[in-house]
Amino acid sequence: MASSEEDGSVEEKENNNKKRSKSALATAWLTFYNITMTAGWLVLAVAMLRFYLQKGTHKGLYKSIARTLKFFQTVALVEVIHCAVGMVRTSVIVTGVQVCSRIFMVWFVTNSIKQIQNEESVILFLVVWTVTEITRYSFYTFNLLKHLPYFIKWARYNMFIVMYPLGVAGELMTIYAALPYVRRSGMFSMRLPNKYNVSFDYYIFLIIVMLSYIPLFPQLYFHMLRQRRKVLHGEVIVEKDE
Ligand SMILES: CCCCCCCCCCCCC/C=C/C(=O)SCCNC(=O)CCNC(=O)[C@H](O)C(C)(C)COP(=O)(O)OP(=O)(O)OC[C@H]1O[C@@H](n2cnc3c(N)ncnc32)[C@H](O)[C@@H]1OP(=O)(O)O
Repeated sequence: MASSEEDGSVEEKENNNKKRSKSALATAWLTFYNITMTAGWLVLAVAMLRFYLQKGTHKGLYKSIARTLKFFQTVALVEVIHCAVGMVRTSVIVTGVQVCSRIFMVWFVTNSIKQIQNEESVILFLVVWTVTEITRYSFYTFNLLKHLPYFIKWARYNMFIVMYPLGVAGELMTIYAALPYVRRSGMFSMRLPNKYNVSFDYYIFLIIVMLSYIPLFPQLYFHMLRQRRKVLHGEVIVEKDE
């Protein structure tokens, strides 16, 4: 009897040790990841500011930061994995929609359609994304290090109220500006007849993407409002399974 109790407690201890080292590893990885991403978006902020101060115009700004932007925004796909493996307590769907819509904006809209890269709307979403991400990643970093200054917590859960609609406005205006070029060039489209017997119209697809903001954006926004109530006002929120 005594020995089986001992066995049980040894097993329990081993399990606890495993869990602890797993969570220590996860914390170390997340700390490294968040510091890297904060630095990446800070580099982007400085590059944008320097470009504007030196040239006095936003024309050419996108091109000058495109590589860094593509790199750091694409790396953010890792965040979907973080959720999927349970490393962070966030919905895979919410994170997936957020990250994929950004990657789509960068690679399949702004980067692919050179004629729109100097639009003011591109600068609008770039500035909004940059401010948001510096705040978000530094929030996660300081939170993991258990030294979170209140103003970062406040900024994380208040700035999005204005930043989210502004970012979405910038993205939608950019896609809208791209429509004539996409229609004229027929880019990324497949017309029948072809050997795959498949047709795809990128122009129509972009319109569908724009329309999909109507049901999807409010869900992301309300998710953030719920997080805000939970973190800043300590409300207990019962989330539905997502
Ligand atoms: C094929 C094309 C498809 C296109 C489809 C188009 C439709 C698109 C519709 C909508 C498009 C939106 C476009 C977006 C535009 C912009 O971004 S505009 C700029 C403003 N943006 C924002 O303010 C972004 C706000 N969004 C977010 O912060 C996130 O992306 C989120 C996923 C929506 C919400 O974050 P979430 O993680 O759920 O909330 P938190 O409170 O921050 O975290 C919850 C817990 O998880 C922990 N955590 C999460 N990530 C990390 C991490 N990297 N490191 C450490 N910890 C992390 C966090 O600490 C919390 O933990 P607990 O404290 O234990 O709860």
